[in-house]
Amino acid sequence: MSIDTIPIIDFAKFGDGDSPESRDIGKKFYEACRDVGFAYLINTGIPQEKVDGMFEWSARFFKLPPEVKKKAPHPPEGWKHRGYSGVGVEQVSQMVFDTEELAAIRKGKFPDFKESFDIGDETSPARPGLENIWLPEEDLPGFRESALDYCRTCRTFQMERLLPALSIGMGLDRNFFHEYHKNGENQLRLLHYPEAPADAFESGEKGRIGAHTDFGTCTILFQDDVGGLEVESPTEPGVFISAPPIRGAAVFNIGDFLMRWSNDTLKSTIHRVRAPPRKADVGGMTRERFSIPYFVGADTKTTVDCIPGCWGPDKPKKYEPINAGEYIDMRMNATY
Ligand SMILES: O=C(O)CCC(=O)C(=O)O
Ligand SMILES: [Fe+2]
Repeated sequence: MSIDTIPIIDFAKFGDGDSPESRDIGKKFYEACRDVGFAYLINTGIPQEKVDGMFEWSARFFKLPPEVKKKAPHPPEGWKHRGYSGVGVEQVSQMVFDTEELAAIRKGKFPDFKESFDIGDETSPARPGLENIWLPEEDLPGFRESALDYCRTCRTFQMERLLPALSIGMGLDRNFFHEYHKNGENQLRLLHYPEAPADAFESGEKGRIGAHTDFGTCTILFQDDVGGLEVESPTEPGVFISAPPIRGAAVFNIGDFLMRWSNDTLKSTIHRVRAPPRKADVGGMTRERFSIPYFVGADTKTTVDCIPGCWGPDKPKKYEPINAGEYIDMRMNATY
């Protein structure tokens, strides 16, 4: 059977208890994570005004003059994922860690045509080198407080509904993931893909974000109404299916760390952002696009072994236990 759409999971009836409704939502969510690796989540409880508000802050931030944005520069080290990265700095890579090999892949390729601002969610004290890098408050008053408030809202959804639903769906204790994530290092990322001539995208001179998988546990993303996000078909490798914007829905996906932790039971699916279909009415220009991923990561101090139920006599463990922090840093360093 070919899968050509991304499932929609409705959290409206997901309750505190282990009710039949909660179990049903958990089961559907787990199946989406296993079969597709992506899902739209609706009725998450994340208020739409907060999402809209964060998009407004993002637009305000990226409209600032370059010299202001550069007051909060991303450090040169890839793993220090904080602060502002200008257009063309970053190019995502796909599981290649060798510096020479990376340089060879990048040669002749154009970097992603996007700018970004990365924020740690400050739930627990940052690891040295991962402290947030903010603009001076007077350059964008209120931005810091609003961004951290948005992070707290996403984290509440993650801890109270998202991870419990997955645990229940996998037949685990509702709080199975809790311990591993209560001090997890989550990251909010504001992304801006500037307007550009549609020809440049079509010729391949410019790309928005190249095909990649995410590194951590999972990602909760909101996108504006422009479109362009595509997900590799779970049934036809190399074929991409569109993940169009659905107002109010978060786009959810599994990351590589959770895929490994689950002995490849849950899928970390390749995705990319292309220019949306050309529209005659915008004079040959592709509209700018904004998106806001929130990356959920495990506590970097924890070392994880295969999730119970994901291995057994018929399905031996494929991976050694791994420390969450070491894993993430290895992936981050390959991105810059
Ligand atoms: O902009 C998007 O919709 C996707 C962004 C993304 O995949 C990422 O930042 O990892
Ligand atoms: Fe991604």
